[in-house]
Amino acid sequence: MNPILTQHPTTDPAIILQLRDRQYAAELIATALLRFDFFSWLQENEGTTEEAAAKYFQCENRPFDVLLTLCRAYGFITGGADGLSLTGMGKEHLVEGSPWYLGPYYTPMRDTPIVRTYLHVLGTGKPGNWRAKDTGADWHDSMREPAFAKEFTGLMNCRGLLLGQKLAESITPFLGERTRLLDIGGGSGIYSATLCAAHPQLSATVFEQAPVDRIARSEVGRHGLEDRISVKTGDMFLDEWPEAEIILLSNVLHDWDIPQVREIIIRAAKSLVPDGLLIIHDAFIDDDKCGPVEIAEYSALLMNITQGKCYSVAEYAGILAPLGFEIGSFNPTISKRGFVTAIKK
Ligand SMILES: C[S@@+](CC[C@H](N)C(=O)[O-])C[C@H]1O[C@@H](n2cnc3c(N)ncnc32)[C@H](O)[C@@H]1O
Repeated sequence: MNPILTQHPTTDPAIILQLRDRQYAAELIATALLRFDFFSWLQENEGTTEEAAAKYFQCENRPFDVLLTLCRAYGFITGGADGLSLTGMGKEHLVEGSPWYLGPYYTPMRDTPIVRTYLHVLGTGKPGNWRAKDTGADWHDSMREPAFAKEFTGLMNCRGLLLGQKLAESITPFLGERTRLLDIGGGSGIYSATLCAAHPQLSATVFEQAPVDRIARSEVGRHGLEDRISVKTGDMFLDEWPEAEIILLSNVLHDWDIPQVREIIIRAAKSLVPDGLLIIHDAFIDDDKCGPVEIAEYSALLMNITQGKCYSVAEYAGILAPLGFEIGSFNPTISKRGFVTAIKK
């Protein structure tokens, strides 16, 4: 077995991950500031509901929720479903007409390809094209093209080695006697690999669509884990999931809107044995949707390129509890990420 799977780095790479995660956040603020003049409007409409604001700007709920979460995390606005307000900073610096208005400082960002994509995503709820190129498919379709799938799976794989090792360590008290892991949308299989490397009792099935399935098989072979990790090719929305004692949803739910998130969790409930363990490993927004700022920024990136966003534990609990899951609390790993466990009763 590849020894790197259990060798932890000696330094913390959080800032390196965060720099990439926050790549689009400034342009989401520029969109609100310069294309919607959102903050001046909020000054005039103090106490407006989120729903009324989304309606006024003709925005879909999911991307607008990401925008509001980012504005709260940066301290520009306060309040939730009951009514939104500007903070002192928002009033002084983001409202046109204020002597300290900083809108002109953002003018160079007014018409970037990312800002144009944000206008599209906010208005339609559909992801933009990858890297905001005029031509080309969105992220979901691109993941079915071999060259793109290889590049993006490589991106997730290098992050997965770090996060996967930490997950493997932190999940120990939750595993119990369970041995059979199903890793849905497992990418290169790096999380199955780090989990199996750290826990000799585990065997895993990585469930992936083509062509990522082929990358997963090759990576599992490279790690020398073919005898403990198999790769099943399938569409997680259409094909049957194998029975499992543990299901891992690592960075999968954040790619989808609520109806698909619900569908994936319903399928997890069906394929887990009684007392089965569901692990949602992801980047979580706080339940009050005021932070953490790093995750609000990452959510802005995800909202631009996928059909999803970062969800809160409360949002997941709203789906898990009616399905009979007993939900645990948030467990941090590294770089503000972490996992939540849920036991099928
Ligand atoms: C954001 S990646 C997460 C990969 C890995 N679990 C991780 O944490 O790095 C989402 C994965 O879901 C897979 N996926 C997307 N739609 C799928 C589908 N309908 N059926 C199976 N896998 C799918 C993608 O190919 C991709 O590898």
